[in-house]
Amino acid sequence: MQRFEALVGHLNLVRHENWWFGMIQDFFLKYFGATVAVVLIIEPFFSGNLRPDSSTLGRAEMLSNLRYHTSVIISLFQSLGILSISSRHLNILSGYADRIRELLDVSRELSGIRDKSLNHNSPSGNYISEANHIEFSDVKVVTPAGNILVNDLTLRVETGSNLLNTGPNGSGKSSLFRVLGGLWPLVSGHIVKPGVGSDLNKEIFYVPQRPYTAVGTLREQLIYPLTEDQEIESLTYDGMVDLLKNVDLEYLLERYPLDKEVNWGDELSLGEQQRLGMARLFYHKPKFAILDECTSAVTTDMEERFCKKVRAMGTSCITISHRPALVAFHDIVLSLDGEGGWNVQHRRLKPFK
Ligand SMILES: Nc1ncnc2c1ncn2[C@@H]1O[C@H](COP(=O)(O)OP(=O)(O)OP(=O)(O)O)[C@@H](O)[C@H]1O
Repeated sequence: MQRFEALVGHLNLVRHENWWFGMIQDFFLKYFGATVAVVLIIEPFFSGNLRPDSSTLGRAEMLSNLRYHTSVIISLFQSLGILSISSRHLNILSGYADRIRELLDVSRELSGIRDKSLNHNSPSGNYISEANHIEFSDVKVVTPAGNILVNDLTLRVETGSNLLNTGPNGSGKSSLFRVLGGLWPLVSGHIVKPGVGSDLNKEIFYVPQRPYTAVGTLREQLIYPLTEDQEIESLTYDGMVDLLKNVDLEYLLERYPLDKEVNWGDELSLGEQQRLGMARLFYHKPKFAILDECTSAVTTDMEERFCKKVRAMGTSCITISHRPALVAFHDIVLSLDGEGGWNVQHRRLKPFK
């Protein structure tokens, strides 16, 4: 409370100082130059000390000189005013630079934690190793604040299997895959997954509820997170049409010229952004796809078509969802209770018509 009061006091002081500084500055910038110009030049002219002399300067020329000198004096004062506030701009810039330095420090720290969690021979015996399937053995999911979300989870997902992860809000459904992706450290147990040490999207592709949409061309959106120079096989125009047809977005090709840079996050609805995220999945064709409520804003018909297509592509889905209709597409159902408990059910999948 004492600190809060000190903060409020400090903010009031800053506001008070800013107000005075702003007043003086505005006066200096806007009025002082003009006033000085009037006093120095116009006043002698009107008081009769400056008379146009037909032998030297004509009346018109004298008035034009007067205007010129007045504007020079006003500009001079404006420039002095700008110089006086440059220290404020430098302070703002140094604040931004400080924040960026902090961000870099934190990301360096986080990558240190990540490297530790990827250490295969960690002394605590927790490690992540390479395989063709995903397996959690006695894995604890713990938040950075130290709360245990899932206790000693043991679960295996073979390639070709599909896992549905359900549970109440905040039960740790997404957090389990933060640990799998190395965003959160593995504090206990053992994880087996494909693509250890490589980028997550190569073998395990994550599709969030709101896909990241950078400003760029439609093609760049489809190949994200790869960039054009990282592509193994260049995505052709026909390839783009096929990908977009899968998710009923082919009209985007007519709406936006191929080389047009668009802020997709502003121009597309959430449902369209989610369908763009699905199209990306069809481009990358990963072994496993983590679908984190990525169909929440599309129609159930589109959702069903999407699940069938992903299965036909040979990608195993790990779906985080509350929709009961999705159970039909998954042969393993993991239910989290939000108190650390979990339950796994194996089901027989019906072949699709
Ligand atoms: N960076 C963080 N630091 C501390 N706690 C966090 C952090 N991220 C998430 N949590 C907490 O972890 C818990 C689980 O979050 P998570 O996102 O896994 O839930 P979820 O089951 O996916 O929920 P929802 O159904 O709402 O998407 C939540 O209580 C959340 O507040």
